[in-house]
Amino acid sequence: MSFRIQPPAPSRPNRCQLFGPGSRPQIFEKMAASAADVINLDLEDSVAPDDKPEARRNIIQAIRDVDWGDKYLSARINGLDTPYWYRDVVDLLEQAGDRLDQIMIPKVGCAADVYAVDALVAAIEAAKGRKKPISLEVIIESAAGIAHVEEIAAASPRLHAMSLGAADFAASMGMQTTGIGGTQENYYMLREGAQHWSDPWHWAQAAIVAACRTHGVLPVDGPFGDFSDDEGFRAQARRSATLGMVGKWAIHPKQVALCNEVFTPSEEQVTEAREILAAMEKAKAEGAGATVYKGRLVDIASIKQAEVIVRQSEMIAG
Ligand SMILES: CC(=O)SCCNC(=O)CCNC(=O)[C@H](O)C(C)(C)COP(=O)(O)OP(=O)(O)OC[C@H]1O[C@@H](n2cnc3c(N)ncnc32)[C@H](O)[C@@H]1OP(=O)(O)O
Ligand SMILES: O=CC(=O)O
Ligand SMILES: [Mg+2]
Repeated sequence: MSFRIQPPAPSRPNRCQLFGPGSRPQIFEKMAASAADVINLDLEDSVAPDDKPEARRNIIQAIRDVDWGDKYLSARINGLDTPYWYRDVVDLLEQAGDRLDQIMIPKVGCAADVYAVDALVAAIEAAKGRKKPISLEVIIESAAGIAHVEEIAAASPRLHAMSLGAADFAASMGMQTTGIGGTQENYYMLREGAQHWSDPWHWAQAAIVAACRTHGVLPVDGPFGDFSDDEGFRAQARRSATLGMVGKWAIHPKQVALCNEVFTPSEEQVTEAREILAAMEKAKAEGAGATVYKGRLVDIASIKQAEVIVRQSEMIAG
């Protein structure tokens, strides 16, 4: 272990982030009644330019009026390359009240993007005497974002979470696809005439997880566009969970249960983790640092692996 201890990420469930356009207030109550851990009210790419001011007003009113229960409540502002973002931040923080937990910043390309929003948020909080500090989530969805992912993860103590935005990421990288996440038809290896599909999102996800874990930030997988493909969603989400991501976006309500299913450790996983911990306790009592569990090596590193699963399960159970 380095002399610098890895900081823990915020300890709250973040299995599913359900998105909804701010220009569609009819669905806000449905979002609040969903089983998502996090709600993302969107001012950015699901809202047409002419509808931005009205969407902002809708979101502010809904933050105040809707009963959001214990959901973590986030609003996605517009990008820093637009004329909308400062008004998004100012109006949300001045008018929405203390129920808003988080601001999500899209298309972050460098640490200074986070600094700019952080500075504006801090000034408004101080001026308004806001009691609860706003947290930030960023979306890595550009070539610059992934190139600077580590400095972005370190950019602010407000930073709680970082998502991969597959759609904008693909566009920024010049990827030859219109698919949002999941298997891409032309990304395959060929062996003896048989195609074997690889995962074009893997390296970006791994870079995000490493940056997040270094700086105590929650790594999250973004959208999976084909909401009629449950198995495709599960496969993508399982890969993300295996890599260390804590959750995924839902861009349709039917994806919420899938997120919760995949990012909640199963009973078998938790039982196995607890059995490994018990086996290691026994080994320790006998003066051993390693032992055998179900025919395979477990040692002191296995304790930490098992603890990840037990901690996740206990945190979700509350
Ligand atoms: C690349 C990115 O940036 S992704 C993030 C930004 N994108 C978004 O926020 C998009 C979020 N999703 C949506 O806007 C919508 O789900 C759409 C456009 C994809 C589909 O909308 P619809 O055609 O209305 O879907 P559908 O008819 O299947 O809806 C079924 C039910 O779920 C409701 N519903 C639809 N979307 C949502 C949602 N995001 N949250 C809660 N409820 C919803 C509908 O109102 C409908 O309710 P009803 O049965 O009571 O009538
Ligand atoms: O904002 C999300 C994306 O995929 O782009
Ligand atoms: Mg995007």
